[in-house]
Amino acid sequence: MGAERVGLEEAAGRVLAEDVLCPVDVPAFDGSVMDGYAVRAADFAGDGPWEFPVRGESRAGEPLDALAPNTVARIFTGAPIPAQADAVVMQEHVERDGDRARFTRKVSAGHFVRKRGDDLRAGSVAVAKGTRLRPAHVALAATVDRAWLTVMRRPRVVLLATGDELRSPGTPGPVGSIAESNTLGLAAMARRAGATVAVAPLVPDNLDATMQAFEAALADADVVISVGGVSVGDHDRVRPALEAIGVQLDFYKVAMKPGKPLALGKRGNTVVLGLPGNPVSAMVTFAFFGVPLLRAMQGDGDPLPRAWRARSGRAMTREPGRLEFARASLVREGASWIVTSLENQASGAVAMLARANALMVIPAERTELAEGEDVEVYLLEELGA
Ligand SMILES: Nc1nc2c(c(=O)[nH]1)N[C@H]1C(S)=C(S)[C@@H](COP(=O)(O)OP(=O)(O)OC[C@H]3O[C@@H](n4cnc5c(N)ncnc54)[C@H](O)[C@@H]3O)O[C@H]1N2
Ligand code: MOO
Repeated sequence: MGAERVGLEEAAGRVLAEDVLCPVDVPAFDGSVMDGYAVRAADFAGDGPWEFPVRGESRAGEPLDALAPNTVARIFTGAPIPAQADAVVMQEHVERDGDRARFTRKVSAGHFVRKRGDDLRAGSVAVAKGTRLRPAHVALAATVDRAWLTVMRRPRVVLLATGDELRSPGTPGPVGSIAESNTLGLAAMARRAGATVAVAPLVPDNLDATMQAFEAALADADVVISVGGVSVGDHDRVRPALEAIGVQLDFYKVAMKPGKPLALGKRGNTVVLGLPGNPVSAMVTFAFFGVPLLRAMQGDGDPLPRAWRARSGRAMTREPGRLEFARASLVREGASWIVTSLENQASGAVAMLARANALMVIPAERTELAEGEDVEVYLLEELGA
């Protein structure tokens, strides 16, 4: 994709295109992790209690150079440990009387001291190339004094919705028309996966218009994503249009449910993904093919969704043949995670997708599933759907 510079405030969610090196030890100096007194452990000889004069103060931003022998210094959280001191006693354990401090417990060297370089050593890699930046990575980049980072460019996605029945949501239309919903859901998913998104005008079900719409989108995108019209009906124009304009298909049709009709191809460097029109099929196939594609294009070292394990909340029987991703509810019961498929598994049932929080995986060859059986699940939140 190529790379670009962004300020740290823009960096979360982007994929790092460089190794970010740590130029100095972090933390840069030995410091106190408590409010209290900086001491020298060797001064605590024999049996206590011990009493020392308090000489000087070290606070964050205003350190004390050195501790004189057989004295202690006031110190506060985050302040550098003065030279000669090697431990901190928290103030709750010290009796203070005028300029004298009384200690009843022995202290060992290093106590309550945060050592220089404890978190990261100078020269080490703070954040590795290929990392999708979480807020913690952004904070770490700032910690190692970076104000900007080199990240991979966002892939540019153009979304096309096909179908004579479609109208924009909230606008009137004839009987039989439906509100177009797929590009709204898919655009949000693509943006969460790091892409910029443009939505093309609605495409009617005719071959010329479909070819023209793909030509225009190809001129303007790293990835063209169409929804609908990819099946085998007389009015499904996507596959013939792609072939007519020279898109080389890598595959057409996958043995998954939802989402059998799915086309993936390329023309030049532009990838074309033809998703099925049924709204649940569109979002589920996009979660498993489109989101990992967009992440991998950005150099993400970990682009694939993660499967977790749970126990099936009920027995099921089914038709074998396709790997199924059932819309399901995942809840915790005692020490177990229980996943129960929702009642309506229709490929157009968006309300079910919205109510679900997980997809439950049923292997293609299975005809039944027992209650309590161990199954794989994907979290819809992690799938970005
Ligand atoms: N004879 C066969 N028929 C079908 C097969 C098959 O293998 N043989 N596959 C079925 C499967 S599985 C699916 S999934 C669908 C997908 O077909 P298309 O991709 O051609 O989708 P459409 O027919 O255009 O639309 C299906 C459905 O979704 C509605 N839709 C479409 N686009 C949108 C949109 N942008 N927003 C909201 N809703 C949309 C559309 O109105 C239809 O109701 O094919 C099966 N048929
Ligand atoms: O993808 Mo189709 O989803 O099985 O209706």
